[in-house]
Amino acid sequence: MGGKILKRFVPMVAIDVATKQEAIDLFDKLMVKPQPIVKIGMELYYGLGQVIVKEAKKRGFKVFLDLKLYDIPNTVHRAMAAIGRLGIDFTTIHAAGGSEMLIAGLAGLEEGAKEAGVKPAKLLAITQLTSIDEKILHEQQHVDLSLIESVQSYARLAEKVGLAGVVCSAHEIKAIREVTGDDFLCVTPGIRPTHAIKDDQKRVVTPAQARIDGSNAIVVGRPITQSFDPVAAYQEVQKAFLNEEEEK
Ligand SMILES: O=c1ccn([C@@H]2O[C@H](COP(=O)(O)O)[C@@H](O)[C@H]2O)c(=O)[nH]1
Repeated sequence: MGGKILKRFVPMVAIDVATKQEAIDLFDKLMVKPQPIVKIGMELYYGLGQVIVKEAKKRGFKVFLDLKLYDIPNTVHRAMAAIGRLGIDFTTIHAAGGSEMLIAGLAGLEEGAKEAGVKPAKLLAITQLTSIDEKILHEQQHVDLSLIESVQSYARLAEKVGLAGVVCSAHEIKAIREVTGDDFLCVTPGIRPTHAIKDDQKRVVTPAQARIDGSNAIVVGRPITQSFDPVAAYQEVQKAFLNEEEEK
């Protein structure tokens, strides 16, 4: 990192629930300081649409709209323009769609934001999902690269076409930083406190380790949202990620 101070965001909490009421209950509970960034994913957005983004923004949350776009460039361009108009803060696209799709997505996002008079969201490329390990990756027989090489290659591509960063596991940050600039963001899901179960995640890291590894932002869902005390769970994760005093 050449001595540059790493930009760190507050933890991003994945609000992966089925109903508006469940989402709003979590938003209301999570209105603490520092206020997390809320991540709205496919389940909530496909189910409820823009209303849920508005509910989050109304409560002062920064919004990460994680829809992981992957389609032909024209479709991605038009969909990203619609996302850009929402005035959200972060959104995602699959790096596997290639440079033309990534460029179209970025242009659409910026055009949509301009049209709505809002700041464009930071566009992050999905590299390899944190639910994937070497075994699953190589079920795709045409993939010769190791998982880490593949993530590194997607990160290089994402930076080259002007994206703000990538979504990866904290395990890959060092390899990514070898091929990208200091300001390129590594946003890391697959976060599990030591006492939490992995669920379907394969490449998991604790919040404290993600800080040590140089993550710019961690994404945490079930360990917070399914906890009997989501606020305490969030605060524990937040302290371990942002503070020097960390969980062991
Ligand atoms: O590689 C990826 C990309 C996105 N995600 C998303 O993050 C959260 C993680 O939720 P947990 O409950 O903490 O497992 C979820 O919304 C995923 O869609 C990811 O896990 N990995």
